[in-house]
Amino acid sequence: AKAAPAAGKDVGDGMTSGSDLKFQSYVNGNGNGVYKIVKTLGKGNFAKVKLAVHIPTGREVAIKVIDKTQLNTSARQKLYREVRIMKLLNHPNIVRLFQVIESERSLYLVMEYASRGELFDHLVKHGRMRERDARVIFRQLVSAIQYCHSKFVVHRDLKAENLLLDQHMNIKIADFGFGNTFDPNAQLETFCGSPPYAAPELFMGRKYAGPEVDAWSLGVVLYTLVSGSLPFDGGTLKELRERVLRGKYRVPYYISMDCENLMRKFLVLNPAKRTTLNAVMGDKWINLGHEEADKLRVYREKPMELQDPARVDLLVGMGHKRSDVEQSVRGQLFDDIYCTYMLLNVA
Ligand SMILES: CC1(C)C(=O)N([C@H]2C=Cc3c(O)cccc32)c2nc(Nc3ccccc3)ncc21
Repeated sequence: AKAAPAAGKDVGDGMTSGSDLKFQSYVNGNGNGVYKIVKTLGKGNFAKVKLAVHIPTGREVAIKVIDKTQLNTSARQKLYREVRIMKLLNHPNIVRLFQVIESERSLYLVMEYASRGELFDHLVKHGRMRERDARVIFRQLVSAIQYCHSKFVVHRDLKAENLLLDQHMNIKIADFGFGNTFDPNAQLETFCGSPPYAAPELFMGRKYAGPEVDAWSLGVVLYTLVSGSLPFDGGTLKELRERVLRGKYRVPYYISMDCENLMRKFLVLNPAKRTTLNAVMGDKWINLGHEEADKLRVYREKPMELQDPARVDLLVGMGHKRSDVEQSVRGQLFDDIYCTYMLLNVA
């Protein structure tokens, strides 16, 4: 196999070259490191995401490298909030966090890798989906977002570009960067998200609780899945804003009545009248082909297996002390031991 790029060469790009000895010890040219960096998956303003191989298990991971030196205090707080949220969430359709590596300049989030990339690119490449294919994806989305809302977490930036696909075409929701924990009694007011997916109350600068803006965005996502286009669009932000506030959108002739009825439940101008994720689980279109027994239900989080003897033995076999393994795994320390333990379970 191609030798890992010399430390500081590939990962460098001015982000970590030489300055983060701790991470460098994880990515080491002579192969005794833990990660082999393969390529860059995406670049944000203060972050880069790299595809890497976790050498001890051979599993692919995506490492989000955040340059902390560029962040002001509030951005840094938002970042730590994102990490706290990611640690809290354990759902098959939400990208998993495996390890957090912090150094003075950077923060590295070792996360699940969704190999088929953005749903958006899939729609651009393959066009709109048949309703029965869209249903598989949409059921996963509803399950994942209902799960977040049940934990008082709202995403607030749901859009096709943030929805990733794994090798089995399962949805993996990424980017809880805007994620926020909401207090049902308090009100949030930051305008965030992408305009074509943004709920009318956001355009009106209204305060909002949280879940209802995700519900609106899901309606927009459903529309894009089955039509390949956006329900509200406009040459300018002003035009888009007017269309959203009018709440009128064209439904293509080929959309079934059941699907249109479901869209209508989400794309309601008045947030108080908009459906909730719980209520929509009983929707007819969502459950077509899924008779009573298989009706969409709230996700029952399986308690994490934190004492799997087979994996503990494997970790001991790799040279870790059994007491260290038990401490890292039961304590969910998101360190290298916890990461290896979790990756041993990834197919
Ligand atoms: C860590 C995490 C969650 C993440 O932050 N990204 C980035 C990177 C690119 C990108 C994007 O294009 C859209 C959303 C998130 C992201 C990830 N990208 C992937 N796979 C991928 C595969 C081919 C193309 C694009 C993304 N898996 C996991 C992640």
